[in-house]
Amino acid sequence: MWAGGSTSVAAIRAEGLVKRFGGEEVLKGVDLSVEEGEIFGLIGPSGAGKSTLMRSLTGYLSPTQGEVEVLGRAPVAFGPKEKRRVGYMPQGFVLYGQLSVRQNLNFVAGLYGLRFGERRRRVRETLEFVELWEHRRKVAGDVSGGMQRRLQLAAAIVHEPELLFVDEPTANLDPILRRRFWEEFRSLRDEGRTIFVTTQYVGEAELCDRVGLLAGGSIVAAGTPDELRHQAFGGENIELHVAGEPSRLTEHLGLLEDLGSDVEVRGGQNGKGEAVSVVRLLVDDADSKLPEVLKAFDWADIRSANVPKPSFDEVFFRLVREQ
Ligand SMILES: Nc1ncnc2c1ncn2[C@@H]1O[C@H](COP(=O)(O)OP(=O)(O)OP(=O)(O)O)[C@@H](O)[C@H]1O
Repeated sequence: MWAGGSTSVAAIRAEGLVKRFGGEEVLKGVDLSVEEGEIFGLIGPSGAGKSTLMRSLTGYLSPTQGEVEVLGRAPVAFGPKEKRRVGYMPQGFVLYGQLSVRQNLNFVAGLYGLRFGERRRRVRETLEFVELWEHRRKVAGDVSGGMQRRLQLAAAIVHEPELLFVDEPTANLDPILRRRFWEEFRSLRDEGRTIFVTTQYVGEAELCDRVGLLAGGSIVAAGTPDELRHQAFGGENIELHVAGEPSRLTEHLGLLEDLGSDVEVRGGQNGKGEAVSVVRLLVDDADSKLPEVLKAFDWADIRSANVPKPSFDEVFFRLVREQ
């Protein structure tokens, strides 16, 4: 157990994880905790060391320094029993191109020690889950790139692991297929499984329960997507569209400044060409502050009030820039 750790169950913990390749220190002291039953997304600039971190967590690489615990044990010391509890989908296609889709999966299921009856059942269930059952007789090397990725996912989950590592599963896939992958991850998570996923599509961070940002060799921010957004912008925005020119608001600005920091008012027009003032203010918690803001404007003709969410691309950009 880890000194000072929380009482909730952690599927993954890393403390002070350092990984060096020759003279290059890629991971410079990663601290990380992933709880059971969550989708944890690891994002970071290209070359930040995401794959290196994932390989260290799956036991393919041993840490130069620091500690890693996966399902309560160091992954480099995993025996067959622990290996069966974990699934790993690497970046490239590492199956047998000359075997059929089903033969590949059957082979992998055998490696995990699934016996004949169970193997048959799981191969079918898994191919149905990733929607490849009707393509089961096709030669794996000949199917589309998207199908190969789904077969690779099938190979990582055929033995029903409780913890799944997936390295850039949606790289170079079309948006429809990317969405399907995320639906599959969520349905695996809803069954109680833990998923650790890296992605180059920063927007996909939104689909994770928690996100870690790896930059400069360590985790520089971790939390729910909303927590990271809050960290990047120092709060949340409320935006009001009020009828009339901004000059009409001047005498009320003091009141607004009491409600939130960073108040911005600009003029604009609505779709009918009428003058509107766009008021934007930064608050700590937009949902709880909105009623007060609306009350402060009860004299005005409010055309709309909303809580705009900046895209995760902006969040990512700001957090990385701060480093
Ligand atoms: N086995 C290795 N030997 C030497 N250097 C390595 C090895 N594996 C990774 N590196 C180096 O570690 C750094 C991080 O690579 P890594 O693949 O972990 O980054 P990444 O964040 O996954 O990048 P990308 O998003 O582009 O896939 C790179 O400079 C890479 O050259």
